[in-house]
Amino acid sequence: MSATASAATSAVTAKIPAPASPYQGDIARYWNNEARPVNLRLGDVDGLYHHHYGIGAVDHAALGDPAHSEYEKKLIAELHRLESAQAEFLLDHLGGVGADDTLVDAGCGRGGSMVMAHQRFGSRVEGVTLSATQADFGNNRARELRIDDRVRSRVCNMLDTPFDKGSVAASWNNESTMYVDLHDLFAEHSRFLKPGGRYVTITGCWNPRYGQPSKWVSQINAHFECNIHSRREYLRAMADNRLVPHTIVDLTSDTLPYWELRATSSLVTGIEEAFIESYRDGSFQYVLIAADRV
Ligand SMILES: C[S@@+](CC[C@H](N)C(=O)[O-])C[C@H]1O[C@@H](n2cnc3c(N)ncnc32)[C@H](O)[C@@H]1O
Ligand SMILES: CC(C)=CCC/C(C)=C/COP(=O)(O)OP(=O)(O)O
Ligand SMILES: [Mg+2]
Repeated sequence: MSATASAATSAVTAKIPAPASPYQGDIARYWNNEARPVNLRLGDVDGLYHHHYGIGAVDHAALGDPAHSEYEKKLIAELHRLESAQAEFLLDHLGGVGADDTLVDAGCGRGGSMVMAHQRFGSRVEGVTLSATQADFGNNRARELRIDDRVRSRVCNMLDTPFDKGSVAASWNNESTMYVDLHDLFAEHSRFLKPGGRYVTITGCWNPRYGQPSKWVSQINAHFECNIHSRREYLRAMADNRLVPHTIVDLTSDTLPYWELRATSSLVTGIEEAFIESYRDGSFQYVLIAADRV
C-alpha cells in the first residue's frame, strides 16, 4: 500500500469505532460484504434499499402471465412493493411524529426505512449500523435525494449510542433485534426516548407455544449469524425497561405470501424454505410490537 493510500485508509478507519465484541466484528464484516441481488435489484426499483421482508397480499393482476418476458421484472417490483408496505406499516405505529422531532433507526441497514420516515414526517432521522459500507450507502442515497441535512447514518453500536437522554421522539428496530441482547437494547432505547415516546419493532421471534427454537429457526440463525429471541423475551425485556406494549400484531400470515412468491423467483437465496416451513408449523412468528416509553 502506498503511503498516501495508507494515510487515507487510517483516516477513514480512525472514525470507525472498534467493535464492542468479536461477535459485533463478525456482524460488521457480514454486512460490509453483503451484496445480494435480492436486496440490490429490489432497491433499484425506486431507490429505497431494504434489508427486511414483505407483508400483504400479492397483486397477481399486476404480475400477469409468468410466461411473459417482463414477468421477472414485475415479480421484483412486486416483492419490493411488499417490503415497502412492511416499512409503511411500521411507520404507521410511530404515533404523532412532527417535523421538529428526531427519530432513531437502530440497525438501519442501507437506510430505506429512514428515507421513508423523513418523507412521511419531515423529521430528522438518525440511523446506526455496524457496517461502514451500509452507512456510506445510506449517506450517499440521502445526498442524492438532497436530504442529507436531515437523514444520517453512522457506524455505531445500537447498545451504546451518542443520543442524549430523553432526546428522541420515536425509535425502531426493523429486523435488527436478533443481533443483540434484548435487555441491553431496550435499556438503551429507554434512555434516549422521551417519556411518552414510542418504540416499534418488526421482528421474527420463536414461539414459546412451540416449546424451543425449531430446526428451521436454528437454520435461520446459522444463515444470518444471528440469535432469534422468543416472543416471551421481548415482552419481559420491554417490561423491565419502561417500555409498555400497546399494540402487538401477528404478521405471520401477512408475510407468507411474500415468501411464497420469493420462492418462485430467480433471486432465491436458499433460506426461503426455512421461513415458509417455520411460519407454517407455528414455531416462528413475524410480529410488530409498538410500545410507549413511560
Ligand atoms: C437485517 S438488517 C436490517 C436493516 C434495516 N433495519 C432495514 O429494515 O432495512 C440488520 C441490521 O442490523 C445492524 N446491526 C446488527 N447489530 C447491530 C448493533 N449492535 N448495532 C448497530 N447495528 C446493528 C446491521 O448492521 C444491519 O444493518
Ligand atoms: C426475520 C428475521 C429472522 C430476520 C433476520 C435478519 C435479516 C437478515 C433480515 C433480512 O435481511 P436481508 O434483506 O438482507 O435478507 P435477504 O437477503 O434474505 O433478503
Ligand atoms: Mg432482503
